[in-house]
Amino acid sequence: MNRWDTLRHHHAEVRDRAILTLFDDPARAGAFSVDADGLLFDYSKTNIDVSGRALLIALAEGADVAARREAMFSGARINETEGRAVLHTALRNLDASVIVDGQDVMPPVRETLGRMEAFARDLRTGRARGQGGRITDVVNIGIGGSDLGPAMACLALAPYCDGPRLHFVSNVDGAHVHDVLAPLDPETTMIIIASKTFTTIETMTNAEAARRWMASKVSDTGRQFAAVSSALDRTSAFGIDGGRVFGFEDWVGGRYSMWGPVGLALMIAIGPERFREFLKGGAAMDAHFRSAPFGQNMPVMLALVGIWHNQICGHASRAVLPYEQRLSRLPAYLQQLEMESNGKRVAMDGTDLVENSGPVVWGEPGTNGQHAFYQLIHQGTRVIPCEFLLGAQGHEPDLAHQHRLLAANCLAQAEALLRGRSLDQARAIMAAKGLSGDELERQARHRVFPGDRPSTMLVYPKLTPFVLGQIIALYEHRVFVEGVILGINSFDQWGVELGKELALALEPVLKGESDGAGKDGSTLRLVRRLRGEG
Ligand SMILES: O=P(O)(O)OC[C@H]1O[C@](O)(CO)[C@@H](O)[C@@H]1O
Repeated sequence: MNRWDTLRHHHAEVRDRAILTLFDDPARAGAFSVDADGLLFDYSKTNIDVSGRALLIALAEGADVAARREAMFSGARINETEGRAVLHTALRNLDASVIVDGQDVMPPVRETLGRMEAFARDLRTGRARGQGGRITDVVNIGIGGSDLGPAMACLALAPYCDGPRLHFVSNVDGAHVHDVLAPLDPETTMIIIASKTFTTIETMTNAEAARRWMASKVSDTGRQFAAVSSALDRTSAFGIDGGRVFGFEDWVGGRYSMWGPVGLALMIAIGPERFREFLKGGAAMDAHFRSAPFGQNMPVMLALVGIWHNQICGHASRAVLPYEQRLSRLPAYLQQLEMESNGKRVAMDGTDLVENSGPVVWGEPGTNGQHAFYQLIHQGTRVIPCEFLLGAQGHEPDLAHQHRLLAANCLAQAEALLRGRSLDQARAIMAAKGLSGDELERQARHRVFPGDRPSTMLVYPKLTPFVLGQIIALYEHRVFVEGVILGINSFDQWGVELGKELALALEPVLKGESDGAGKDGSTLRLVRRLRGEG
């Protein structure tokens, strides 16, 4: 039996055992959780037991996670389909040297960070001015990895945002750029165009729209544009002065890029010192990931719990449920991080994937989700493993009672998933309400919660820049470990290409410049309807 089969065999043996019974062992909670620099990852409310964990760890060992991890950190070209190193970790590990092809890549990284800091300081202090005075608003135009990270983090760290107001434009839908720019004054706005390739159609189209908007009121538009990219020839062709261009290398993947120049918007919002705290949080997680034994290694255990639920138990989706309003964009951020990284059907060597690819990741902050989709999580026919995130403290001391209520709800949901409510308990509730006979039975059945539904909980002290850095690096490494175990290259994204190509070909059809020969009947009929022709 190979390791996967052994795990499946083990699962078959334990699948009917209720998770709650595992807590007969009073040491369960402590033994099935991991601590790392103030973070606590509790996976005790899952059906993983000592043998299951040992088998999962053996799976990671057998996949050579440790060697791949070191290959990544040391700059080997582990992104084999694109022939690139994967070194986003270098952006936050500023004290070390990282040698790629015989060259230390760190001096230019530090130099760019220094320039970003100077630029951010100038904007924050008012030294760098727009043509109508101090810059009051900064608009980041980017999409995917050039948007989701900084947008998520600016919201997450709102209590630390004391610079110019930040805005984000991503969608090619003109409504987005229109609605963001409409209330702003071009004379006091700085536009950052963030695009690794500087070719992404959404970003370049929005950048042109922003330039026209700027030109309506400002004579020297170029002065109020900055760019973040690894295609410096294209940024200068767009007319952005090299002094306001912040470059990065192709070894930083788009969805892993918020630690470097793509984080410029965040740095402007929270200030260079707090941005460094964010980097330090990421670096602390890197150090933990590289040194902790697998059983006590948070990213490794997070990944193994994910593998257990998805590939072994067959639960195809996972809910990410932050009990922290300011993490409301975390699920969207993780959707790109996880699904663009591990949503693949072939292994690194081009053969068909033997196991299922990564799960569907979705979610919303609690408690809002409780009043929307938790119904299905509790009583739907499919099991959805839930990943709760909760801070010990909020940022509003005057509203500490609300934070307590928030925490109570989070713990209650995890408990409800674990315990459920039996038919007998439901019957007793109905009897207490005065029901009897068939009506009692019917009503009781609706009030049964099967329980025995797995969840994990990540507890952090408070959502500071450092802690956010830890959390994001934790998720990045989790994706990496899952990818290695599945044999996937987590750092390419060929699956986004076909739609892009077809969209380019369809635009002239919508415009009436091409007849759409070769298109299917449905597409052509929809085109006619959109053109008002039937
Ligand atoms: O930063 P860029 O090059 O504009 O790319 C934006 C996003 O587009 C993608 O390539 C997907 O289309 C993502 O991987 C990337 O984060």
